[in-house]
Amino acid sequence: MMGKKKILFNDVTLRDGMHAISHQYSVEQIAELTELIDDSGVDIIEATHGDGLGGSSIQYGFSKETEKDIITTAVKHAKNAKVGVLLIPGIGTIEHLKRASEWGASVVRVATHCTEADVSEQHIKAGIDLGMDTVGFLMMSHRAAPELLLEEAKKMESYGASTVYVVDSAGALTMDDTRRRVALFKENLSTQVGFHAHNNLSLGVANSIVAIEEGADRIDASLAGMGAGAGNASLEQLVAVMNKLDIPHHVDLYKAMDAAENVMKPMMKRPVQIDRLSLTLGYTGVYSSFLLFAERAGKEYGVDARDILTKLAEMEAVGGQEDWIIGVAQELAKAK
Ligand SMILES: CC[C@H](O)CC(=O)C(=O)O
Ligand SMILES: [Mn+2]
Repeated sequence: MMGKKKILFNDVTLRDGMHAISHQYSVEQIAELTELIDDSGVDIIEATHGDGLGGSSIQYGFSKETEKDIITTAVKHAKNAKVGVLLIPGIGTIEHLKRASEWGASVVRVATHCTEADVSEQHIKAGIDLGMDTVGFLMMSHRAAPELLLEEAKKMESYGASTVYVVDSAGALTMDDTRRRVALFKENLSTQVGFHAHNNLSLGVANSIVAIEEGADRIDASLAGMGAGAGNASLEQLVAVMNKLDIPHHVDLYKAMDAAENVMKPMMKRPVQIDRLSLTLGYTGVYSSFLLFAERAGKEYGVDARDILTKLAEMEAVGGQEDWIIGVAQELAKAK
């Protein structure tokens, strides 16, 4: 049943949205977007490279701006919202996290593959020691059955996470898949529960509503859905539906609509949309951030990028294995 608590919005325009712009937001764009997102009333604004702290690299793509500039710009322009960072252990380190905290970030989401929560222990404890709101983020949640996902979430809870997220990185969860995972978390965890959608199967808003129906406390969204693949749940669309359903939150619908329409959409290089490639991500269950890499490799090697993604799904590729994409494209080109 829907409760009357206020849902907390964690905006990912400036972090997941980085993937969609190949990590090329300028500080001016970060400043403008932060002000608009903050003014719309969201609770937390996440701002880093798409792959989190330490992500700017040859493997994942270099950011236009330094980590320091991204975070300090968001902190400077967020008057009410907290600023958060994503940390994938192994890509980012505790040293990165300490610096992010010194620069003013006060929320950290420690992200692991859904079956590898063990590797988050040190980083979750470090976030808590730094006085940050420290959240566990179980990526590619469709790849673990609900009971297994819960076991992993329990580990994050035992390390001290305030909140544990079901993360639909591939936009592959159906509404029932989402319901079962979030319901199990709510029944068995004493933490808050969050949900992060991708819209590859056109279920970003619907799955977020299902998560709220099952008691989720925090929901991710972004202006115009700006994010990897077909994007995340669009803030303005989700808020409109929540208003109709009488679900309380702090966001002003018109401000979110205007920011999405007037500022976010014109900044997009490749429209964030459901097309044959982003749909394939959701259909086969591949990491949304592989989209632009697969599209480029398809063009370079003259193969259908849908075949690249399908092969990567068969190989059960996870985040961090972006280098496999070229290898798969080369194999497919050879076999032609
Ligand atoms: C590569 C990190 C990833 O973008 C985190 C995330 O938002 C997800 O898994 O969906
Ligand atoms: Mn994401």
